[in-house]
Amino acid sequence: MEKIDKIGFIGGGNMAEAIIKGLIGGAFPVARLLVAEPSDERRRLLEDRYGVHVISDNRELVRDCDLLVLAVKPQVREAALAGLAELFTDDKLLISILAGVGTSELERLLSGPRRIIRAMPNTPALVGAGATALCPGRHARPADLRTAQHLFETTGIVQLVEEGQMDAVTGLSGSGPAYVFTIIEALADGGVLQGLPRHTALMLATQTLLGAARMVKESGEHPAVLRDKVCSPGGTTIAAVQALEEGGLRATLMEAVARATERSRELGG
Ligand SMILES: NC(=O)C1=CN([C@@H]2O[C@H](COP(=O)(O)OP(=O)(O)OC[C@H]3O[C@@H](n4cnc5c(N)ncnc54)[C@H](OP(=O)(O)O)[C@@H]3O)[C@@H](O)[C@H]2O)C=CC1
Ligand SMILES: O=C(O)[C@@H]1CCC=N1
Repeated sequence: MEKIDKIGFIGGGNMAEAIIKGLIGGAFPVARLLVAEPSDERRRLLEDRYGVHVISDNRELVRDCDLLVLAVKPQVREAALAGLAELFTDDKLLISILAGVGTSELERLLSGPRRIIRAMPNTPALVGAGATALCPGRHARPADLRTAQHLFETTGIVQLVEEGQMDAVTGLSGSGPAYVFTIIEALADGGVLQGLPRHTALMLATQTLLGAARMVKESGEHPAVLRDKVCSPGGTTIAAVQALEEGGLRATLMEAVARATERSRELGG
């Protein structure tokens, strides 16, 4: 990161915003960030909220920055990279966060070998609690992976994976926040059904998720061991666990990861 002068985002949507917020929170100077985004409304929002400099021309962005983060939808990758190939000279590093899209496809769109790192972050980056997996493209330099690692560590944890594992990462942690939001909402609904006020139920559900996740992380114990410690023989929890098994919660979550992984593969087409 020391050697990176300016970071440019091609696309200033939800995920770009989460990374920008993480970078600013990690003391990366906002003056060294630039965003190219077609929507006037998004440009205004990013400028007002973070003081980041915004433009609408992707070519100007690539000319100005030495690290480019590709943050458009996978479906518009071709349009977003059109006319940029000759600007991606050897001194530019591209980090792509596109679901499903491989580094060889990006090289094809950029007409040849390029320094590319593929990343799969997630939206909790917005609060510094993101999970990002990284893998290098064939022509990335070792220092490029370190640069990407430093960048995403400002937003949370980083794991290095093989490129063949990126679709599974997308199915697990890339899309995963949506599964967890659904679980929090459902738990709170359960509390409301049993007579708790909505706000109380939501606070208790959220903190229960947060606390349980921290226990797994900080104790290093297998989640099944921790679950067993909550289950008193003949008690309340094991009665609930029986309901979870009857409802197929475990199989449903595994299938959710499988479907998202498959969809990621399709998007890479
Ligand atoms: N959201 C998430 O949780 C995660 C997303 N990702 C990946 O991040 C990428 C972005 O997702 P997300 O932020 O959710 O999507 P958004 O739609 O929020 O952001 C994409 C932005 O790119 C803009 N855009 C469209 N065309 C161009 C173009 N030609 N040049 C520059 N900008 C353009 C869009 O503008 P407009 O709306 O006007 O079209 C939009 O503001 C995707 O590839 C996704 O797979 C990865 C991990 C997690
Ligand atoms: O839903 C999507 O396609 C993106 C990729 C991972 C999270 N959101």
